Amino acid sequence: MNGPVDVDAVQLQKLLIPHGRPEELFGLSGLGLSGADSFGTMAPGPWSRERDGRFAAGILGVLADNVLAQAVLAHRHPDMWAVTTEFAFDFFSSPVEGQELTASATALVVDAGGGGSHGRITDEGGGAVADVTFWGRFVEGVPQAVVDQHRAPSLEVRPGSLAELLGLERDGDQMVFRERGELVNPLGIMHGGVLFPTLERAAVELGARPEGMVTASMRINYLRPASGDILIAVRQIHRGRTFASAEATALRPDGKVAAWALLTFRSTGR
Ligand SMILES: CC(C)(COP(=O)(O)OP(=O)(O)OC[C@H]1O[C@@H](n2cnc3c(N)ncnc32)[C@H](O)[C@@H]1OP(=O)(O)O)[C@@H](O)C(=O)NCCC(=O)NCCSC(=O)Cc1ccccc1
Repeated sequence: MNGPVDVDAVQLQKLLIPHGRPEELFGLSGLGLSGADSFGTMAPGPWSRERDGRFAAGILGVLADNVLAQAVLAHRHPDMWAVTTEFAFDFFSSPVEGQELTASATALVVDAGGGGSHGRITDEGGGAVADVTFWGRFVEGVPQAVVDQHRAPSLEVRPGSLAELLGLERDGDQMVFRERGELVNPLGIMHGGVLFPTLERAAVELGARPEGMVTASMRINYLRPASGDILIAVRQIHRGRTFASAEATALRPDGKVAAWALLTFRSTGR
């Protein structure tokens, strides 16, 4: 299939991304398909807030990754699966504490190699929290974890804070994300939706977001599968009075780049 998706012309693949440890940890539920559109919800907890109580925008990564990937996966060849290659997030508002968030997505383009989808995350009142564009690449073979639809057990104890959830450590002027075997996707590589907030967090922890600014947008490219301890380096590109930009690079233990992100911060004041 080339170009815009003609839903009537395709046989939709209904196998869902299984509810693994990342989904459980990030409070996801209700992943599903309605025709070719996908949806899912997230119940943010205290672990989704920064030290000052503000919502940590990057925490939406697992929700968006699953829902937007699912929209593309509905159009896959039955013998193929997909990995995320790019994500573009625009953040509009900070959700109210205790409110459930809903993501919904539609595939826009699918071809033999992969596809792109667009989605929106809304709060309980229907207000836009973020818009997201996703690109994924089809890969050979459906992972056994998908076929089995194995569900990760419910967590007995939820992380009490964002720091506990992500477990980032500072190492000089970089951050380290220590390997946790549980944070993988069905292919057994680090879940792209987990790497996403770690890069945002690293940029914030290393001071790239000026005081008084919010994370306005984030674009990420997943260049190689990530595994092992990941080193995150951050470079400030611009630091203005109302607007700032930074890039964050995730390096694997072999020194190769696993993911690269561009972040924009903006002031909400005058
Ligand atoms: C495969 C491709 C997308 C294509 O890259 P291209 O540039 O066109 O191709 P190229 O061949 O030039 O390879 C470039 C480099 O990549 C390496 N490599 C390639 N294939 C493999 C392989 N099979 N295994 C190992 N390595 C492989 C290859 O050796 C080379 O490295 P080198 O330069 O020799 O050191 C690559 O960018 C990639 O794996 N990105 C990371 C994607 C990712 O991890 N996304 C996040 C997880 S998805 C998720 O969680 C969301 C989700 C949840 C549930 C459900 C669905 C979604």
